[in-house]
Amino acid sequence: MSDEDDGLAVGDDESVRFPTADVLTGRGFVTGKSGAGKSNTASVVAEELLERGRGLLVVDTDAEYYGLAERYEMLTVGSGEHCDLDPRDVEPDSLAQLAVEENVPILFDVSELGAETDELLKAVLDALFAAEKTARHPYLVLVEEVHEFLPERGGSDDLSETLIRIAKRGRKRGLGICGLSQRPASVSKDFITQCDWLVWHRLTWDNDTAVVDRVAGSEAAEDVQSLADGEALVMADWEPSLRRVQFRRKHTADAGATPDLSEGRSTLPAIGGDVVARARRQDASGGGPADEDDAADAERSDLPVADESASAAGGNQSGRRGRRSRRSASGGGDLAETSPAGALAELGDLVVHVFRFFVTSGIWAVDAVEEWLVDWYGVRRHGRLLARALVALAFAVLFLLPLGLATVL
Ligand SMILES: Nc1ncnc2c1ncn2[C@@H]1O[C@H](COP(=O)(O)OP(=O)(O)OP(=O)(O)O)[C@@H](O)[C@H]1O
Repeated sequence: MSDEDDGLAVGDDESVRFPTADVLTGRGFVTGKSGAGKSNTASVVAEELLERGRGLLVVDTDAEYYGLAERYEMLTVGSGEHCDLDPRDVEPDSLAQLAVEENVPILFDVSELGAETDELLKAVLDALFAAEKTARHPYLVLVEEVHEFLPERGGSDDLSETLIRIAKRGRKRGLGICGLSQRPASVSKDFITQCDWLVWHRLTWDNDTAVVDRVAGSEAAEDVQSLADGEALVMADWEPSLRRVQFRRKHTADAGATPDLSEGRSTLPAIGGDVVARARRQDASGGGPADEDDAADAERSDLPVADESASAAGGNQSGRRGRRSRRSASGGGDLAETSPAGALAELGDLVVHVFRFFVTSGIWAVDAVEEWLVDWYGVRRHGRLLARALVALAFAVLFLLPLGLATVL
């Protein structure tokens, strides 16, 4: 165990130290765009605390903190077989007692809890907050993807109220909190404004840099856009001014690392009958050994073989050419050739693709319009609602106008 009076050695440079007590019982916010280094920074803070025998509960939304549990004694709670406990079998009060009385660090993996996440998490955090009323044991709650639980828009719910309560009243009880998010613009300002240590990793989206501007000033909002991986602007009660810091790499395993190019294959397979058949069979019957024979593939599937000679030519590329020639020979598309079941399935696929396209472009359009409203017209209140209404109107005009014209003509 290290001497905690030196503070938490979080930087590349030994001189960068965060005071242990302020982190353990204070309110922190770590933000930055995807890949900027937030989870690494949070892991470094966790490592430093654990190294000093300090307890914390990590709310892991993506199962990326298991490296901590490999290196340090941590109770893992989650639904996977690799976890010590399933949260559905746990008495929240007992877990809270273990945390505050026995100083047990907890990794709470919510990545596979689905719809039950909020309820289970709230029960544990409420129990922890209640237990700290008498225990007053220094302990930190670290929450990944905090915008999911504490959104800026979408109103408050029971879990967000619990988190705000910890942020507002936890310190007196020894209970600290640190939230992480890719999008500061999406996190409740009620939370951000409570924070006494903030770590701004690289941010580029205007809505997010606008938050930096408001909280840390225009120079910081400019600088934050060009930070390197793991580099951040630190704003904290213990720092006289904003400080540019390069965080150190964590010592524990990196489950959140971007896969590098040495992982996975790097040759492109020939797209022939074999590949097509495997994809089709997985779709239709959930798998099975692939067969190179195109004609046999077609027999097992809904697609009739129109040109045996094309398949008989064999080989991957010939299989591909054969299928293309069948399509053009019929003078129509696959729908004309397939059985009613096959045609229905393809139509279903098409509908799903079109639906996905409109949902994706709708979300993108709402984001863009909202940003435009904020940047150009300063609309902050109800900006998202207005953006949604405008996009809905645009889609309605896009669809109804041609439909109306077609009806009239
Ligand atoms: N302090 C650092 N020094 C050098 N490289 C770093 C540092 N922190 C992170 N990186 C690099 O950036 C990658 C992504 O880091 P990290 O997983 O912490 O990002 P993130 O902001 O949490 O991303 P996401 O939001 O997608 O989870 C790391 O795998 C590593 O390659």
